[in-house]
Amino acid sequence: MQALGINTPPGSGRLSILQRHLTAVPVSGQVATVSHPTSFQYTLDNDLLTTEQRHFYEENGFLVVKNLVSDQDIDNFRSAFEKVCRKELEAPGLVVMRDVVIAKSEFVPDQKAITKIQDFQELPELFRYCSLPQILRYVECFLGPNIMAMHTMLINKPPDAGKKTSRHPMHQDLHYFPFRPAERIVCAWTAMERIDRSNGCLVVIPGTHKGELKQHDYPEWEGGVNKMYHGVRDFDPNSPRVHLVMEKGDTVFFHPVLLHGSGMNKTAGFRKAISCHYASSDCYYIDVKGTSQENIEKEISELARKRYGLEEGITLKDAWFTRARCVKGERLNM
Ligand SMILES: CCCC(=O)SCCNC(=O)CCNC(=O)[C@H](O)C(C)(C)COP(=O)(O)OP(=O)(O)OC[C@H]1O[C@@H](n2cnc3c(N)ncnc32)[C@H](O)[C@@H]1OP(=O)(O)O
Ligand SMILES: Nc1ncnc2c1ncn2[C@@H]1O[C@H](COP(=O)(O)OP(=O)(O)OP(=O)(O)O)[C@@H](O)[C@H]1O
Ligand SMILES: O=C(O)CCC(=O)C(=O)O
Ligand SMILES: [Fe+2]
Ligand SMILES: [Mg+2]
Repeated sequence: MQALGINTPPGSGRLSILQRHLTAVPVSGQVATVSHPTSFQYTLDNDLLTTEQRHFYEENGFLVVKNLVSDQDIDNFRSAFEKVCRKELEAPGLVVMRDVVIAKSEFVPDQKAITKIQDFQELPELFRYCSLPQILRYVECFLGPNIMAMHTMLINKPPDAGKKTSRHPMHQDLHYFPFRPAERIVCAWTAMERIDRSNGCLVVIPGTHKGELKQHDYPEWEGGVNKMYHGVRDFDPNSPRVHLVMEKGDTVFFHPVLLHGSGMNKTAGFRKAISCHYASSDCYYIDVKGTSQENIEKEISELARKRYGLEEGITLKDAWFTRARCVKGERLNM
C-alpha cells in the first residue's frame, strides 16, 4: 500500500490514487476504457469473474455475460407474461402498465398494449428468473452471500406509436431506491430476444456509476412521458453513449448509479427484457426527505394512497420493504 502512495491529499478520489494499466475492450462495436485499479470498490473477491471482467465492472459500471439464460427458460417467461396479459395468471401486488399513449386514448387495447409488468414477486412462473443459480452466482460477486430481490420487471417495449414514448429517458435506478450503499445493489437485465438499436436497446454511459445520484424529473418530451419515467436533465449530451446490442439470453449486470436509458422501438414487434434489482440484505434503508428523491417518494406515496384507498400515503421504505424477497442467504436489515 505504501508503494502506491496511499497517504494522499484529502479529497482525492479513491480510485484516482491507484496505479492503473490501460487496456481497451470492445463493447458492441465501440471501445470502452478499462483501467486496472489495485483495489476494488464495486466487486468482491470471488472465483467467478475473470480479472478482466472484474476490472471492466469497476471501471465501467456494467458487465455483459453472453448466453446466461437458456432459451427454454426465456420461452417459459414469455408464456407466463402472455398469460398475465390475458388475465389467466394473477398475483398479489402485480402492476400491469400500458404505454402512456394507449392509456390516454379511447382505443380499447388488446393484451399487446401492455408496456411492462412489475412486482411479480408473488408469481412463481416469473419470479423463478430472480432465483436462477447462474444469475445469483454473478450477483454474489457484487453483493456477497445475502441477497434480496428488491424489484422485478418484465419490459415489453411496444412499437412506438409515433410519439417517441417508447423511449426510456436517461436515468439512474438509485433514484427509486431508499437503500444504500449503492455498490451493494445490482440490476440483472436479460434480453428475451435479440435487442439492438432498431427495437430500442439499453444505452449506457460507461463510468457514470462513479458519480453522484443526480436530480431526476420528467423530461420535457412533446409526445408525453410514461408515468414515473423520470430522467436526468443535466447530463452531457456529448458523453460517449454505448448501445448494448444483446442476443436472447445475454444478461447485463449494472450498478444503480450508472446513467442509462433505452431507445425508441422502430420495429413492429414488442421488445422484451426481464430484470431484477438485487440488494445485499446488509444494506440499510434511508429517509429520502430533503433529498432529490423526495419527488419520487411523493409520487409513489400518492399512487399507493389512491390504489389502496389509504388516508395517508406511504414512505418509499414501506413501498420497497413489502416487495423485497430473500433469494439467497439470510434476510437481515432489508
Ligand atoms: C428501476 C426502477 C424503475 C421504476 O420504474 S420503479 C417505479 C415504480 N413504478 C411503478 O410503480 C409503476 C407505475 N405504474 C403504475 O403504477 C400504473 O401502471 C399506473 C400508471 C398507475 C396505471 O395504473 P392502471 O391500473 O392502469 O390505472 P388506470 O388505467 O386507471 O390509470 C390511472 C391514471 O394513470 C394514467 N396512466 C396510465 N398509464 C399511464 C402511463 N403509462 N403513463 C402515464 N399515465 C398513465 C391514466 O391515464 C389515468 O390517468 P387519469 O387518472 O385518467 O388522469
Ligand atoms: N431528444 C432526446 N432527449 C433526451 N433523451 C433522448 C433524446 N433522444 C434519445 N434520448 C435518450 O437516449 C437514449 C438512447 O437513445 P437512442 O439515441 O439510442 O435512441 P433513439 O433516439 O430512439 O434511436 P437512434 O438509435 O435512432 O438514435 C434513450 O434513453 C433515450 O430516451
Ligand atoms: O428499456 C428497458 O428495458 C430499461 C428500463 C429501465 O432502465 C428501467 O425501467 O429502469
Ligand atoms: Fe433503469
Ligand atoms: Mg437518438
